[in-house]
Amino acid sequence: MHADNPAQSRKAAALAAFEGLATEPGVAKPDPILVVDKVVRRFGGLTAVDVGHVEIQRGSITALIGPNGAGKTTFFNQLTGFDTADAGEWTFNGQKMNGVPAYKVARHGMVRTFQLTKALSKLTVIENMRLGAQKQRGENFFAGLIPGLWRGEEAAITQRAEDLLTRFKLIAKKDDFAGSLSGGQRKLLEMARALMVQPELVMLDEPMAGVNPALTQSLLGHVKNLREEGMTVLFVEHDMDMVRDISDWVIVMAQGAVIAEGPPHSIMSDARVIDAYLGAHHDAPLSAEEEQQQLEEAEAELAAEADADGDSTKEAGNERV
Ligand SMILES: Nc1ncnc2c1ncn2[C@@H]1O[C@H](COP(=O)(O)OP(=O)(O)OP(=O)(O)O)[C@@H](O)[C@H]1O
Repeated sequence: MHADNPAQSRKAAALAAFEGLATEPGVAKPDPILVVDKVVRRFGGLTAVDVGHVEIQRGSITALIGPNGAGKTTFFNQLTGFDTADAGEWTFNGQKMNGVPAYKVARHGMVRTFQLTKALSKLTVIENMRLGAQKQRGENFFAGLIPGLWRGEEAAITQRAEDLLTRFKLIAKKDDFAGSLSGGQRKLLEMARALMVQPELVMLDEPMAGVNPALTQSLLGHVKNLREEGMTVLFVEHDMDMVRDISDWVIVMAQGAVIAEGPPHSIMSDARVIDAYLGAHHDAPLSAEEEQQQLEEAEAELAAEADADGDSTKEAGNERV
């Protein structure tokens, strides 16, 4: 261990905390920042989330994985107050958080990234950052854009926003429309915006989705930095390379429930995990024709997305001229 290097010792401390833990769903952690009990969310007849017990270790990077439709995003939404659970309770730093609205959850230090919506794409990068602070404080979303309302805090908020944009290498883009950013830069902005409230627990929803390989390492580095600065990270991700690379612990969901937990190197070979993914993704091997057809469909989707991106950038630009 490198006691003189906080980054090394934080990673080592996170790994040490998991050493010897049973790889069973709901296993108790030595120092949990978040403790979840019996959370249920139903949509009509569908039970999207039914999590018995789960604990998130403080100071660690924990991945939440599972096949499509497993309930990962719905679970995130319950915990952060963006949606209301039908049952269950959870504590953050020992404080009850169920029933607490999203902005108050963020004020307690538990914040999630949310995707750059169409409306936010039409604001500049720095305006998005200011909203990160304003919205989290529970104020009127767009009131944050009226300079007179910020008063004394304006300078501090702007300074923090600019410091974060510098750190995330977005400062040169601060007056650009968020909609003009590349996929990777959007992810950086989402992360930077979440940090406006100086959180203790950062919850990232698919941080690598749509990211160009050129920005992959930079994004991974930023996520690792959050732990190095003493934050706890919980992230949902489909990219297994990222999960292997940066997580200290992995929690697996399937059909709304936590079905396995464990260190990244062993979880991928866990029979329960293989079953969950096989059941969801690979019922039968694809024929050569099916593979070709999937490839063509994917290419068509990419082309359509590229066209739509071009249109929305133009749209955003027109509106401001
Ligand atoms: N608002 C909603 N109304 C009805 N059903 C919903 C709603 N939100 C989610 N669901 C359903 O709940 C289940 C869990 O969805 P969720 O998006 O949480 O899964 P996920 O694990 O995040 O999937 P993915 O990895 O594809 O994003 C799915 O069957 C989904 O169709």
